[in-house]
Amino acid sequence: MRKSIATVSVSGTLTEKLEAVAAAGFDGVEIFENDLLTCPLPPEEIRSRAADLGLTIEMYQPFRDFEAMPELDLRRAERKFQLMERLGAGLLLVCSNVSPRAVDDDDLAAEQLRLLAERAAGHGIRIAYEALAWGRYVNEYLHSWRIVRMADHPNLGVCLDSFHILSRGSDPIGIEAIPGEKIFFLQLADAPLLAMDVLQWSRHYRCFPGQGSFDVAGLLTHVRNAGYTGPLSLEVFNDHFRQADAHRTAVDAMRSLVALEGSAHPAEPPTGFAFAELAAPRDPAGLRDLLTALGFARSGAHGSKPVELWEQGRARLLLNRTGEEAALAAIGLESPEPADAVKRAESLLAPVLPRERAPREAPLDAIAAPDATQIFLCRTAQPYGWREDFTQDGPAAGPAAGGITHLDHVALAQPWHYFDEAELFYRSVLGLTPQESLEFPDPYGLLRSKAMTGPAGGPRMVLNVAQVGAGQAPSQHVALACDDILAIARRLRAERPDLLLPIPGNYYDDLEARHEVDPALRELGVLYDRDEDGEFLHLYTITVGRVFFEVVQRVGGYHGYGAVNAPVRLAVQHAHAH
Ligand SMILES: O=C(O)c1ccc(O)c(O)c1
Ligand SMILES: [Mg+2]
Repeated sequence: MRKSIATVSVSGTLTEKLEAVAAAGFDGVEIFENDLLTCPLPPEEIRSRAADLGLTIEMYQPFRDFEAMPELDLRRAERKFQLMERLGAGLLLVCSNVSPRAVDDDDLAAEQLRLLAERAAGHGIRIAYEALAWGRYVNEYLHSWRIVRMADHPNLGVCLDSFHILSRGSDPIGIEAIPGEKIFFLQLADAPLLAMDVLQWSRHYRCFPGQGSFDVAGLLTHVRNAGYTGPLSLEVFNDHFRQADAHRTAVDAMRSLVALEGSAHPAEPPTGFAFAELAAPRDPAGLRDLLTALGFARSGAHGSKPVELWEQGRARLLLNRTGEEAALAAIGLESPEPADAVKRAESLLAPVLPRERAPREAPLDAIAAPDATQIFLCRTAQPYGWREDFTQDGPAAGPAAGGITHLDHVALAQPWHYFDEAELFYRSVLGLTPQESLEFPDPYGLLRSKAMTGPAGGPRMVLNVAQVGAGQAPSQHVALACDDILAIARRLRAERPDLLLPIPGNYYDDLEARHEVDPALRELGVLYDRDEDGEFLHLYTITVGRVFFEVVQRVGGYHGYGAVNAPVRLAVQHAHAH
């Protein structure tokens, strides 16, 4: 299907918007009135700019407060039709009346819309009538369709907008009763579930399909079943996108449509972690010290690059001594067919990294995540291709000497304005499923967090973003799984208490009020959580550079990440850093 986007969805001037959406591969645009009003170019020039960029002007919008008025105003409409002729736009969106002067009279609405459509026909223009979720009398799509049917004019149809339909909880199945040729336009937007006034929700929190909680794909199925053949057009009012880079937002938008349409190259999702790679200083004494204390041993060095392999059980960490501050720089994921995974990423507009720039010799497939984290795709099979680039200069990977068995999850800090983009990226490109969005108080702000999980046994990731406040604790970390955290905590307490994050006694007073727990947790500074399926015990190390480690033990089927304990961790990290 043709892909379109409303100019309101990206930042910039009208010409910047057109360039950005054309570069991302869109076929058409809805021109928003405000973008046209503030543009110094005459409509004819805008028309030729769009044409030169290969963009069709799919619709001009919005035309407000027209129908069901005590008096008919065709003069204003006539002027807009003249403008649209100059612009070369053949479809005008009329959104349902919100004026206090409107009257509750469907016959009048239908009659006035029929007259408008008749006038539009004289200009070769069609009218798409949209029910705004907050329309004064018309706020349900089936109501707008009833009025369109009553008006019965070939130049009048409905515009369906997934936000207005799904925000009100209307059942989209009714769309199938509308003849496809009477659906003149389809606007798509998603949104997070928020309990707020629907107008504020729409004007500030819309997002691209796949970034929110609406079943936009389900709605699209009904629209297709109805026989609609027009464009899929994104219409997203979003405070972040209004200020983000237009090119970046346009790519994010296109990724959303490709994923929604189901036209991305198919690939099996990753099955687990191959490794986590840390950027490291030239002399990474602090990291080596920490890893050694955690029971890791250096098992190899790269043949030609300053990369060290550290292993314990099935947990593999690469220290890439780039000379940078310690930070999580790359993730290796096990993929059943890396070539397919890369084709999928490419079809979803993810940057594929040139193979020769990969810091290893084996030609590894790699893509860049929105926050620039490199994602390497490694074949799920022993021995690992990448592993062969390393000379064995230490003990072979054997039983977990220090009790760590594998990587449990990685937590990545996202720039605040890329959170939605990151979620869609991991969801569509890597097939991870977003869990509930959580917010934690931080002494100097708020941390927003969302876990993304693969199919059973697949990789788990946590995306974090500091919502407010500066100077937040670094939130990149690698979580290491074990089967006996108390033994590990006891060993670290005895040998290297300086590497553990100290937990306040008040935390344990509260924990012991909520649960009957082993008093050893308090002695050893181990945090605790439980859900209906099991228990979670975890501890944190101090931060080195911008990265820290978590040791976790899952008991039973616990599926969370100890979220209740995040505020304590954040507060202690702040205290430790100052
Ligand atoms: O917020 C609005 O007013 C508005 C305008 C036009 C639309 O298509 C829409 O969905 C909302
Ligand atoms: Mg709309």
